[in-house]
Amino acid sequence: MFLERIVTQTRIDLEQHKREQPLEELQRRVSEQTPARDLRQALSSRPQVNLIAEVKRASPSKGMLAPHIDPVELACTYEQNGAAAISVLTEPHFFLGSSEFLTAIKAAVNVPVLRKDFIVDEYQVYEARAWGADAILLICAILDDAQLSHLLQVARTLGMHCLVEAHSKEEAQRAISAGAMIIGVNSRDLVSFKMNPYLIRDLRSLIPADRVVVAESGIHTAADARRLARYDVQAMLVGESLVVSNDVPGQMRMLLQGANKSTQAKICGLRTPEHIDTCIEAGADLLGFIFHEPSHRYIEPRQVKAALKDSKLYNNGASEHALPDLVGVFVNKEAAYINEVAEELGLHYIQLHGTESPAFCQQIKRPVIKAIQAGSQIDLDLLLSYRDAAWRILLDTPTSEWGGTGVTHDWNIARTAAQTAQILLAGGLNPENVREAVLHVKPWGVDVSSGVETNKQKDSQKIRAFMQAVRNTDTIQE
Ligand SMILES: O=C(O)c1ccccc1N[C@@H]1O[C@H](COP(=O)(O)O)[C@@H](O)[C@H]1O
Repeated sequence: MFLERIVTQTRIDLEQHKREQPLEELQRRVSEQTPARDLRQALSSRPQVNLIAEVKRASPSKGMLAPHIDPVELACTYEQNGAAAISVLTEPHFFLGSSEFLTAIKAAVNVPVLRKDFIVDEYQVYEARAWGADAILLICAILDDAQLSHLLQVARTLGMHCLVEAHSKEEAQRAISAGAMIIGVNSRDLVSFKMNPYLIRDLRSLIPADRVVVAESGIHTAADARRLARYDVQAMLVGESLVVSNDVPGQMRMLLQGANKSTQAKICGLRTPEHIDTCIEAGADLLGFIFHEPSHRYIEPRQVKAALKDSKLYNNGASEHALPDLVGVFVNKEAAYINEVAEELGLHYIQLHGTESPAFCQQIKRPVIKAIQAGSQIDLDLLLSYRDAAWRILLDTPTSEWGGTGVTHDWNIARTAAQTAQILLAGGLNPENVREAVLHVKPWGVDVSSGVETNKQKDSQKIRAFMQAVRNTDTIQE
Protein backbone atom coordinates (compact mmCIF):
# COMPACT_ATOMS: atom_id res chain seq x y z
CA MET A 1 0.00 0.00 0.00
CA PHE A 2 1.35 3.39 -1.05
CA LEU A 3 0.83 5.20 2.23
CA GLU A 4 2.55 2.49 4.27
CA ARG A 5 5.42 2.31 1.80
CA ILE A 6 6.00 6.03 1.83
CA VAL A 7 5.83 6.30 5.63
CA THR A 8 8.26 3.38 5.96
CA GLN A 9 10.66 5.07 3.54
CA THR A 10 10.20 8.39 5.33
CA ARG A 11 11.21 6.79 8.64
CA ILE A 12 14.34 5.29 7.04
CA ASP A 13 15.29 8.73 5.63
CA LEU A 14 14.52 10.31 8.97
CA GLU A 15 16.98 8.10 10.86
CA GLN A 16 19.66 8.98 8.35
CA HIS A 17 18.93 12.71 8.65
CA LYS A 18 19.10 12.45 12.44
CA ARG A 19 22.49 10.75 12.20
CA GLU A 20 23.81 13.34 9.76
CA GLN A 21 22.46 16.30 11.68
CA PRO A 22 21.52 15.92 15.34
CA LEU A 23 18.43 17.78 16.59
CA GLU A 24 20.56 20.31 18.56
CA GLU A 25 22.34 21.37 15.40
CA LEU A 26 19.06 21.64 13.55
CA GLN A 27 17.64 23.77 16.37
CA ARG A 28 20.63 26.10 16.07
CA ARG A 29 19.82 26.54 12.37
CA VAL A 30 16.19 27.18 13.23
CA SER A 31 17.23 29.99 15.58
CA GLU A 32 19.01 31.70 12.66
CA GLN A 33 15.83 31.86 10.55
CA THR A 34 13.77 35.01 10.16
CA PRO A 35 10.22 34.66 11.58
CA ALA A 36 7.84 32.48 9.60
CA ARG A 37 5.42 34.16 7.19
CA ASP A 38 1.81 33.86 8.29
CA LEU A 39 -0.01 31.27 6.13
CA ARG A 40 -3.32 31.69 7.95
CA GLN A 41 -3.32 35.41 7.35
CA ALA A 42 -2.32 34.94 3.70
CA LEU A 43 -5.35 32.70 3.19
CA SER A 44 -7.93 34.65 5.13
CA SER A 45 -7.22 38.35 4.77
CA ARG A 46 -9.17 38.68 1.49
CA PRO A 47 -12.76 37.44 1.14
CA GLN A 48 -12.03 35.20 -1.81
CA VAL A 49 -10.84 31.72 -2.73
CA ASN A 50 -7.05 31.99 -2.59
CA LEU A 51 -4.66 29.80 -4.51
CA ILE A 52 -1.92 27.71 -2.92
CA ALA A 53 0.16 26.77 -5.94
CA GLU A 54 2.24 23.63 -5.69
CA VAL A 55 5.68 22.79 -7.02
CA LYS A 56 5.99 19.07 -7.72
CA ARG A 57 7.73 17.06 -10.40
CA ALA A 58 6.00 13.71 -9.92
CA SER A 59 3.36 11.98 -7.84
CA PRO A 60 2.71 8.32 -7.00
CA SER A 61 -0.79 8.48 -8.49
CA LYS A 62 0.20 10.14 -11.78
CA GLY A 63 3.90 9.23 -12.15
CA MET A 64 6.12 11.82 -13.85
CA LEU A 65 4.33 15.14 -14.16
CA ALA A 66 6.95 17.74 -14.94
CA PRO A 67 10.38 16.24 -14.20
CA HIS A 68 12.28 19.11 -15.82
CA ILE A 69 10.59 22.11 -14.26
CA ASP A 70 12.77 24.72 -12.62
CA PRO A 71 11.20 24.91 -9.14
CA VAL A 72 12.28 28.49 -8.41
CA GLU A 73 11.22 29.82 -11.80
CA LEU A 74 7.84 28.13 -11.42
CA ALA A 75 7.35 29.46 -7.88
CA CYS A 76 8.15 32.99 -9.08
CA THR A 77 5.59 32.61 -11.88
CA TYR A 78 3.06 31.47 -9.28
CA GLU A 79 3.72 34.48 -7.08
CA GLN A 80 3.61 36.95 -9.98
CA ASN A 81 0.23 35.59 -11.04
CA GLY A 82 -1.51 35.82 -7.71
CA ALA A 83 -0.67 32.72 -5.64
CA ALA A 84 -1.25 33.44 -1.95
CA ALA A 85 1.22 30.74 -0.90
CA ILE A 86 3.54 28.15 -2.44
CA SER A 87 3.45 24.46 -1.52
CA VAL A 88 6.70 22.57 -2.11
CA LEU A 89 7.04 18.80 -2.17
CA THR A 90 10.19 17.84 -0.31
CA GLU A 91 9.73 14.04 -0.41
CA PRO A 92 12.45 12.72 -2.78
CA HIS A 93 11.52 9.13 -3.69
CA PHE A 94 7.87 9.31 -4.73
CA PHE A 95 7.48 13.01 -5.59
CA LEU A 96 11.03 13.86 -6.75
CA GLY A 97 11.04 16.67 -4.19
CA SER A 98 13.95 18.16 -2.28
CA SER A 99 14.72 20.40 0.69
CA GLU A 100 16.90 22.46 -1.65
CA PHE A 101 13.87 23.38 -3.75
CA LEU A 102 12.12 24.68 -0.65
CA THR A 103 15.08 26.74 0.58
CA ALA A 104 15.69 28.27 -2.85
CA ILE A 105 11.99 29.04 -3.36
CA LYS A 106 11.74 30.64 0.08
CA ALA A 107 14.59 32.98 -0.82
CA ALA A 108 12.98 33.91 -4.15
CA VAL A 109 9.37 34.69 -3.15
CA ASN A 110 7.60 36.82 -0.57
CA VAL A 111 4.55 34.65 0.11
CA PRO A 112 4.43 31.85 2.72
CA VAL A 113 6.03 28.55 1.72
CA LEU A 114 4.56 25.23 2.88
CA ARG A 115 6.61 22.06 3.35
CA LYS A 116 4.43 19.34 1.84
CA ASP A 117 5.72 16.02 3.09
CA PHE A 118 4.85 13.02 5.25
CA ILE A 119 5.65 14.41 8.68
CA VAL A 120 5.61 11.84 11.47
CA ASP A 121 8.27 13.11 13.87
CA GLU A 122 9.05 16.45 15.53
CA TYR A 123 12.52 16.32 13.97
CA GLN A 124 10.89 16.99 10.58
CA VAL A 125 9.12 20.06 11.96
CA TYR A 126 12.45 21.57 13.03
CA GLU A 127 13.89 20.47 9.70
CA ALA A 128 11.11 22.29 7.83
CA ARG A 129 11.76 25.52 9.75
CA ALA A 130 15.54 25.19 9.31
CA TRP A 131 15.00 24.88 5.55
CA GLY A 132 12.94 28.08 5.62
CA ALA A 133 9.41 26.67 5.58
CA ASP A 134 6.69 28.92 6.99
CA ALA A 135 4.15 26.14 7.38
CA ILE A 136 3.92 22.36 7.27
CA LEU A 137 1.45 19.73 6.17
CA LEU A 138 0.19 17.26 8.79
CA ILE A 139 -1.80 14.30 7.46
CA CYS A 140 -4.42 12.91 9.88
CA ALA A 141 -4.28 9.48 8.20
CA ILE A 142 -0.69 8.86 9.34
CA LEU A 143 -0.87 10.38 12.83
CA ASP A 144 -2.75 9.40 15.97
CA ASP A 145 -4.38 12.09 18.10
CA ALA A 146 -1.42 12.44 20.46
CA GLN A 147 1.07 12.78 17.60
CA LEU A 148 -1.15 15.29 15.80
CA SER A 149 -1.47 17.47 18.91
CA HIS A 150 2.23 17.23 19.65
CA LEU A 151 3.33 18.17 16.13
CA LEU A 152 0.85 21.06 16.06
CA GLN A 153 2.32 22.26 19.33
CA VAL A 154 5.94 22.00 18.11
CA ALA A 155 5.06 23.89 14.92
CA ARG A 156 3.31 26.56 16.98
CA THR A 157 6.38 27.10 19.16
CA LEU A 158 8.39 27.64 15.96
CA GLY A 159 5.82 30.19 14.71
CA MET A 160 4.58 27.97 11.89
CA HIS A 161 1.01 27.22 10.87
CA CYS A 162 -0.02 23.69 9.94
CA LEU A 163 -2.26 22.63 7.11
CA VAL A 164 -3.96 19.61 8.69
CA GLU A 165 -5.27 17.30 6.02
CA ALA A 166 -8.43 15.20 6.33
CA HIS A 167 -9.88 12.57 4.01
CA SER A 168 -13.05 11.75 5.93
CA LYS A 169 -15.56 13.17 8.41
CA GLU A 170 -13.80 11.37 11.22
CA GLU A 171 -10.42 12.86 10.29
CA ALA A 172 -11.97 16.32 9.95
CA GLN A 173 -13.37 15.97 13.49
CA ARG A 174 -9.94 14.91 14.74
CA ALA A 175 -8.31 17.93 13.08
CA ILE A 176 -10.92 20.25 14.65
CA SER A 177 -10.51 18.69 18.11
CA ALA A 178 -6.73 18.95 17.90
CA GLY A 179 -7.13 22.70 17.40
CA ALA A 180 -6.03 22.85 13.75
CA MET A 181 -6.73 26.34 12.41
CA ILE A 182 -6.12 25.47 8.75
CA ILE A 183 -7.89 22.32 7.62
CA GLY A 184 -7.34 20.75 4.22
CA VAL A 185 -9.89 18.45 2.64
CA ASN A 186 -8.11 16.20 0.18
CA SER A 187 -10.37 14.76 -2.53
CA ARG A 188 -7.80 12.09 -3.28
CA ASP A 189 -7.89 9.04 -1.02
CA LEU A 190 -4.26 8.39 -0.12
CA VAL A 191 -4.78 4.65 0.03
CA SER A 192 -6.77 3.94 -3.13
CA PHE A 193 -5.93 7.20 -4.99
CA LYS A 194 -9.64 7.37 -5.83
CA MET A 195 -10.98 10.88 -6.24
CA ASN A 196 -14.05 12.18 -4.48
CA PRO A 197 -14.39 15.81 -5.56
CA TYR A 198 -17.57 16.05 -3.48
CA LEU A 199 -15.89 15.24 -0.17
CA ILE A 200 -15.44 18.97 0.44
CA ARG A 201 -19.21 19.45 0.12
CA ASP A 202 -19.82 16.85 2.84
CA LEU A 203 -17.09 18.03 5.19
CA ARG A 204 -17.33 21.80 4.85
CA SER A 205 -20.36 22.19 7.12
CA LEU A 206 -18.60 20.31 9.94
CA ILE A 207 -15.75 22.79 10.12
CA PRO A 208 -16.25 25.84 12.38
CA ALA A 209 -16.27 29.29 10.81
CA ASP A 210 -13.08 30.39 12.58
CA ARG A 211 -10.99 27.78 10.72
CA VAL A 212 -9.46 28.28 7.30
CA VAL A 213 -10.58 25.58 4.86
CA VAL A 214 -8.44 24.46 1.94
CA ALA A 215 -9.77 22.22 -0.85
CA GLU A 216 -7.05 19.97 -2.22
CA SER A 217 -6.52 17.80 -5.32
CA GLY A 218 -8.19 17.37 -8.68
CA ILE A 219 -8.82 21.05 -9.38
CA HIS A 220 -8.39 21.42 -13.13
CA THR A 221 -11.13 23.58 -14.62
CA ALA A 222 -12.98 26.83 -14.05
CA ALA A 223 -16.03 24.71 -13.19
CA ASP A 224 -14.04 22.84 -10.50
CA ALA A 225 -13.02 26.16 -9.00
CA ARG A 226 -16.52 27.66 -9.27
CA ARG A 227 -17.87 24.64 -7.40
CA LEU A 228 -15.43 25.26 -4.53
CA ALA A 229 -16.71 28.82 -4.22
CA ARG A 230 -20.10 27.30 -3.31
CA TYR A 231 -18.55 25.63 -0.29
CA ASP A 232 -17.04 28.85 1.04
CA VAL A 233 -13.47 27.55 1.15
CA GLN A 234 -10.71 30.08 1.73
CA ALA A 235 -8.22 28.37 -0.56
CA MET A 236 -7.67 25.74 -3.19
CA LEU A 237 -4.39 23.86 -3.34
CA VAL A 238 -3.48 23.06 -6.94
CA GLY A 239 -0.48 21.10 -8.19
CA GLU A 240 -0.94 18.85 -11.16
CA SER A 241 -3.05 21.11 -13.37
CA LEU A 242 -0.49 23.89 -12.95
CA VAL A 243 2.77 21.97 -13.35
CA VAL A 244 1.60 20.21 -16.53
CA SER A 245 0.19 23.36 -18.11
CA ASN A 246 1.87 24.95 -21.13
CA ASP A 247 0.47 28.26 -19.96
CA VAL A 248 0.80 28.49 -16.18
CA PRO A 249 -0.37 32.14 -15.88
CA GLY A 250 -3.38 31.32 -18.08
CA GLN A 251 -4.28 28.26 -16.01
CA MET A 252 -3.96 30.25 -12.77
CA ARG A 253 -6.12 33.04 -14.19
CA MET A 254 -8.77 30.52 -15.21
CA LEU A 255 -8.90 28.93 -11.75
CA LEU A 256 -8.90 32.20 -9.84
CA GLN A 257 -11.52 33.65 -12.16
CA GLY A 258 -13.61 30.46 -11.93
CA ALA A 259 -13.58 30.60 -8.14
CA ASN A 260 -13.95 34.32 -7.60
CA LYS A 261 -15.53 36.00 -10.59
CA SER A 262 -17.93 33.58 -12.21
CA THR A 263 -21.66 33.50 -11.74
CA GLN A 264 -23.36 30.55 -10.11
CA ALA A 265 -26.34 29.41 -12.18
CA LYS A 266 -29.42 27.68 -10.80
CA ILE A 267 -32.05 26.11 -13.03
CA CYS A 268 -35.26 25.67 -11.08
CA GLY A 269 -38.45 23.66 -11.39
CA LEU A 270 -36.92 20.49 -12.86
CA ARG A 271 -39.09 17.39 -13.15
CA THR A 272 -37.49 14.96 -15.60
CA PRO A 273 -34.18 13.05 -15.93
CA GLU A 274 -33.74 14.45 -19.46
CA HIS A 275 -33.82 18.04 -18.27
CA ILE A 276 -31.54 17.22 -15.35
CA ASP A 277 -29.06 15.83 -17.91
CA THR A 278 -29.39 18.92 -20.08
CA CYS A 279 -28.62 21.14 -17.09
CA ILE A 280 -25.56 19.11 -16.12
CA GLU A 281 -24.27 19.04 -19.67
CA ALA A 282 -24.79 22.78 -19.98
CA GLY A 283 -22.82 23.41 -16.75
CA ALA A 284 -25.57 24.42 -14.30
CA ASP A 285 -24.34 24.76 -10.72
CA LEU A 286 -27.57 24.26 -8.81
CA LEU A 287 -30.69 22.26 -9.67
CA GLY A 288 -33.95 23.35 -8.05
CA PHE A 289 -37.00 21.21 -7.24
CA ILE A 290 -40.29 22.84 -6.27
CA PHE A 291 -42.03 21.28 -3.27
CA HIS A 292 -44.90 23.77 -3.29
CA GLU A 293 -48.07 21.89 -4.32
CA PRO A 294 -49.99 24.75 -6.06
CA SER A 295 -47.17 25.26 -8.56
CA HIS A 296 -47.34 23.54 -11.96
CA ARG A 297 -43.67 22.70 -11.31
CA TYR A 298 -44.46 20.79 -8.14
CA ILE A 299 -42.71 17.47 -7.87
CA GLU A 300 -43.21 14.87 -5.17
CA PRO A 301 -40.03 14.11 -3.22
CA ARG A 302 -40.06 10.46 -4.31
CA GLN A 303 -40.25 11.57 -7.97
CA VAL A 304 -37.10 13.64 -7.47
CA LYS A 305 -35.36 10.51 -6.26
CA ALA A 306 -36.50 8.62 -9.34
CA ALA A 307 -35.56 11.42 -11.74
CA LEU A 308 -32.05 11.66 -10.29
CA LYS A 309 -31.69 7.90 -10.45
CA ASP A 310 -32.72 7.90 -14.12
CA SER A 311 -30.44 10.82 -15.02
CA LYS A 312 -27.47 9.46 -16.97
CA LEU A 313 -25.08 12.21 -15.95
CA TYR A 314 -26.04 12.66 -12.30
CA ASN A 315 -25.11 9.05 -11.64
CA ASN A 316 -21.94 9.00 -13.65
CA GLY A 317 -19.25 9.64 -11.03
CA ALA A 318 -16.46 9.65 -13.63
CA SER A 319 -18.27 12.24 -15.73
CA GLU A 320 -16.28 15.10 -17.19
CA HIS A 321 -19.04 17.40 -15.93
CA ALA A 322 -18.90 18.93 -12.47
CA LEU A 323 -22.07 17.77 -10.76
CA PRO A 324 -24.48 20.45 -9.58
CA ASP A 325 -25.81 20.74 -6.04
CA LEU A 326 -29.46 20.06 -5.27
CA VAL A 327 -31.83 22.70 -3.92
CA GLY A 328 -35.28 21.99 -2.48
CA VAL A 329 -37.71 24.92 -2.71
CA PHE A 330 -40.34 25.13 0.05
CA VAL A 331 -43.01 27.71 0.97
CA ASN A 332 -44.03 27.98 4.63
CA LYS A 333 -43.68 24.27 5.39
CA GLU A 334 -42.88 22.72 8.80
CA ALA A 335 -39.16 22.60 9.61
CA ALA A 336 -39.35 18.91 10.54
CA TYR A 337 -40.84 18.07 7.14
CA ILE A 338 -38.21 20.11 5.28
CA ASN A 339 -35.38 18.45 7.22
CA GLU A 340 -36.86 15.03 6.57
CA VAL A 341 -37.13 15.61 2.79
CA ALA A 342 -33.62 17.09 2.71
CA GLU A 343 -32.20 14.03 4.42
CA GLU A 344 -34.18 11.58 2.33
CA LEU A 345 -33.17 13.14 -1.01
CA GLY A 346 -29.68 14.27 -0.05
CA LEU A 347 -30.52 17.90 -0.82
CA HIS A 348 -27.58 20.26 -0.38
CA TYR A 349 -29.43 23.55 0.09
CA ILE A 350 -32.92 24.58 1.15
CA GLN A 351 -34.64 27.53 -0.49
CA LEU A 352 -37.33 29.06 1.69
CA HIS A 353 -39.64 31.12 -0.50
CA GLY A 354 -42.37 32.11 1.97
CA THR A 355 -42.50 34.22 5.12
CA GLU A 356 -40.04 32.08 7.10
CA SER A 357 -38.30 34.09 9.85
CA PRO A 358 -34.55 34.09 10.61
CA ALA A 359 -35.32 31.91 13.66
CA PHE A 360 -37.14 29.44 11.44
CA CYS A 361 -34.21 29.32 8.99
CA GLN A 362 -32.00 28.29 11.89
CA GLN A 363 -34.09 25.17 12.43
CA ILE A 364 -33.13 23.93 8.97
CA LYS A 365 -30.26 21.47 8.94
CA ARG A 366 -28.92 22.57 5.56
CA PRO A 367 -27.64 25.95 4.40
CA VAL A 368 -30.65 28.12 3.62
CA ILE A 369 -31.27 30.28 0.57
CA LYS A 370 -33.87 32.78 1.80
CA ALA A 371 -36.06 34.39 -0.81
CA ILE A 372 -36.92 38.03 -0.27
CA GLN A 373 -39.32 39.99 -2.41
CA ALA A 374 -37.70 42.89 -4.20
CA GLY A 375 -40.12 45.24 -5.92
CA SER A 376 -39.68 48.94 -6.47
CA GLN A 377 -37.82 48.98 -3.17
CA ILE A 378 -36.13 46.54 -0.89
CA ASP A 379 -36.04 46.41 2.86
CA LEU A 380 -32.30 46.25 3.51
CA ASP A 381 -32.94 45.82 7.24
CA LEU A 382 -35.02 42.73 6.47
CA LEU A 383 -32.23 41.43 4.27
CA LEU A 384 -29.66 42.05 6.99
CA SER A 385 -31.84 40.31 9.58
CA TYR A 386 -31.08 37.04 7.77
CA ARG A 387 -27.32 37.61 7.87
CA ASP A 388 -26.63 34.82 10.40
CA ALA A 389 -29.56 32.62 9.45
CA ALA A 390 -29.33 32.34 5.68
CA TRP A 391 -26.44 31.16 3.56
CA ARG A 392 -27.52 33.27 0.56
CA ILE A 393 -30.34 35.74 -0.13
CA LEU A 394 -32.50 35.22 -3.21
CA LEU A 395 -34.24 38.25 -4.68
CA ASP A 396 -37.50 37.55 -6.48
CA THR A 397 -40.39 39.61 -7.85
CA PRO A 398 -43.27 40.16 -5.38
CA THR A 399 -46.25 38.00 -6.32
CA SER A 400 -49.17 36.27 -4.68
CA GLU A 401 -47.96 32.98 -6.15
CA TRP A 402 -44.68 33.26 -4.21
CA GLY A 403 -42.39 32.77 -7.20
CA GLY A 404 -41.79 31.42 -10.65
CA THR A 405 -43.89 33.98 -12.50
CA GLY A 406 -41.38 35.07 -15.13
CA VAL A 407 -41.63 38.73 -14.15
CA THR A 408 -38.56 40.90 -13.57
CA HIS A 409 -38.06 43.46 -10.80
CA ASP A 410 -35.97 46.59 -10.50
CA TRP A 411 -32.34 45.59 -11.00
CA ASN A 412 -31.10 48.88 -9.53
CA ILE A 413 -32.55 47.73 -6.22
CA ALA A 414 -30.97 44.33 -6.70
CA ARG A 415 -27.64 45.98 -7.44
CA THR A 416 -27.77 47.84 -4.13
CA ALA A 417 -28.63 44.61 -2.33
CA ALA A 418 -25.76 42.77 -4.07
CA GLN A 419 -23.35 45.24 -2.52
CA THR A 420 -24.58 44.21 0.93
CA ALA A 421 -25.01 40.45 0.62
CA GLN A 422 -24.28 37.52 -1.68
CA ILE A 423 -27.35 37.57 -3.88
CA LEU A 424 -29.02 34.95 -6.03
CA LEU A 425 -30.94 37.00 -8.58
CA ALA A 426 -34.28 35.51 -9.71
CA GLY A 427 -37.46 36.71 -11.36
CA GLY A 428 -38.04 36.89 -15.08
CA LEU A 429 -34.53 36.01 -16.21
CA ASN A 430 -34.15 34.39 -19.61
CA PRO A 431 -31.44 33.69 -22.21
CA GLU A 432 -31.90 37.16 -23.71
CA ASN A 433 -31.72 39.32 -20.57
CA VAL A 434 -29.43 37.38 -18.24
CA ARG A 435 -26.26 38.95 -19.60
CA GLU A 436 -27.52 42.46 -18.90
CA ALA A 437 -28.76 41.36 -15.47
CA VAL A 438 -25.37 39.93 -14.49
CA LEU A 439 -23.43 42.93 -15.75
CA HIS A 440 -25.77 45.37 -14.02
CA VAL A 441 -26.40 43.65 -10.69
CA LYS A 442 -23.18 41.63 -10.31
CA PRO A 443 -24.98 38.95 -8.28
CA TRP A 444 -23.33 35.88 -6.72
CA GLY A 445 -25.66 33.79 -8.86
CA VAL A 446 -28.69 33.76 -11.13
CA ASP A 447 -31.81 31.63 -10.92
CA VAL A 448 -34.28 30.84 -13.67
CA SER A 449 -37.46 28.89 -14.15
CA SER A 450 -40.07 30.41 -16.50
CA GLY A 451 -37.41 31.80 -18.83
CA VAL A 452 -36.24 28.32 -19.82
CA GLU A 453 -39.74 26.95 -20.44
CA THR A 454 -42.07 26.68 -23.43
CA ASN A 455 -45.76 26.09 -22.70
CA LYS A 456 -44.97 25.61 -19.00
CA GLN A 457 -42.52 22.78 -19.75
CA LYS A 458 -38.75 22.98 -19.48
CA ASP A 459 -37.12 23.53 -22.87
CA SER A 460 -33.64 22.02 -23.34
CA GLN A 461 -32.68 24.50 -26.01
CA LYS A 462 -33.53 27.43 -23.75
CA ILE A 463 -31.64 25.86 -20.84
CA ARG A 464 -28.53 25.59 -23.06
CA ALA A 465 -28.96 29.14 -24.35
CA PHE A 466 -29.35 30.47 -20.80
CA MET A 467 -26.24 28.69 -19.58
CA GLN A 468 -24.24 29.82 -22.58
CA ALA A 469 -25.28 33.43 -21.99
CA VAL A 470 -24.18 33.18 -18.34
CA ARG A 471 -20.79 31.65 -19.16
CA ASN A 472 -20.16 34.12 -21.99
CA THR A 473 -20.87 36.94 -19.57
CA ASP A 474 -18.40 35.45 -17.08
CA THR A 475 -15.75 35.61 -19.78
CA ILE A 476 -16.33 39.27 -20.54
CA GLN A 477 -16.43 40.10 -16.82
CA GLU A 478 -12.80 38.94 -16.36
O1 LIG B 1 -41.47 28.12 -9.71
C1 LIG B 1 -42.40 28.06 -8.92
O2 LIG B 1 -43.49 27.63 -9.25
C2 LIG B 1 -42.20 28.54 -7.50
C3 LIG B 1 -43.19 28.29 -6.60
C4 LIG B 1 -43.06 28.69 -5.31
C5 LIG B 1 -41.92 29.34 -4.88
C6 LIG B 1 -40.92 29.60 -5.78
C7 LIG B 1 -41.04 29.20 -7.09
N1 LIG B 1 -40.06 29.45 -8.02
C8 LIG B 1 -38.93 30.30 -7.83
O3 LIG B 1 -39.08 31.44 -8.64
C9 LIG B 1 -37.84 31.82 -9.15
C10 LIG B 1 -37.83 31.75 -10.66
O4 LIG B 1 -38.65 32.66 -11.17
P1 LIG B 1 -38.91 32.82 -12.73
O5 LIG B 1 -39.91 31.80 -13.12
O6 LIG B 1 -37.63 32.60 -13.44
O7 LIG B 1 -39.43 34.19 -12.83
C11 LIG B 1 -36.85 30.83 -8.63
O8 LIG B 1 -36.24 31.32 -7.46
C12 LIG B 1 -37.68 29.63 -8.31
O9 LIG B 1 -37.06 28.87 -7.30
